[in-house]
Amino acid sequence: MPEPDCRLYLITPPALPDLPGFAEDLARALDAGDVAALQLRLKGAPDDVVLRAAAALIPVAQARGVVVLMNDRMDLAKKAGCDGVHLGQGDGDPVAARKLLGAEAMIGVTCHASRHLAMEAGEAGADYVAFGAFFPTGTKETVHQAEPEILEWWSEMFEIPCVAIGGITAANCPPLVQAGADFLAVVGAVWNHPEGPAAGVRAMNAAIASA
Ligand SMILES: Cc1ncc(COP(=O)(O)OP(=O)(O)O)c(N)n1
Ligand SMILES: Cc1ncsc1CCOP(=O)(O)O
Ligand SMILES: [Mg+2]
Repeated sequence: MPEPDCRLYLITPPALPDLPGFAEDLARALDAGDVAALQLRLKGAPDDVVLRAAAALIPVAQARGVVVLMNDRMDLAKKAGCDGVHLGQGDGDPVAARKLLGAEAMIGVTCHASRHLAMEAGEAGADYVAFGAFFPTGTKETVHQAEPEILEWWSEMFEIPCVAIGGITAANCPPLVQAGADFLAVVGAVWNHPEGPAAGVRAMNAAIASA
């Protein structure tokens, strides 16, 4: 099957109290449809917990052709053998991440709702720029609100892929797909789906395909 123009980018829940159970849920979710990337985002967890989670989850994702990015920490991305890192504005320099992780690594940068930050990230060698939050979210306290126009502008101006994030669901995602988002990054839409994560992936895939 050809890859769709817009793909799902899955982010882990912020804590994984049952790691073996989560690894099984993840396998089922990834087997349910198209997922391009998985971000390990275990906010506030000690390094050894993050590394244990990475060791359990990276093989599950990579065996299914899903690239794995570490959130925030380029050093842990390297230690854990991730395919890349996602850096927020306070999480370090994409140039330093490239130096540490190498030319093949995938480096993403949070750009909130800022064209300036996105151009800066592009110049620093980011492989994607992430805009958001597009919708209210219970997953993270957010201060920046993005509009679909920024996706339209970015994709008309630049080749570097853009990611949309923040409160995205199967119901509200069509305008983001139509505006040119290359990836939709979600937590709740998959992990909190009432019929389970596999149903969440199927619902997001279907909504993207029919947008
Ligand atoms: C794909 C993607 N986009 C944005 C973020 C947010 O990163 P950041 O602003 O550093 O916030 P935290 O995720 O660290 O709380 C992301 N993680 N992934
Ligand atoms: C990490 C992050 N960055 C901006 S919004 C957000 C949370 C995304 O989670 P959800 O898809 O549940 O809104
Ligand atoms: Mg961060």
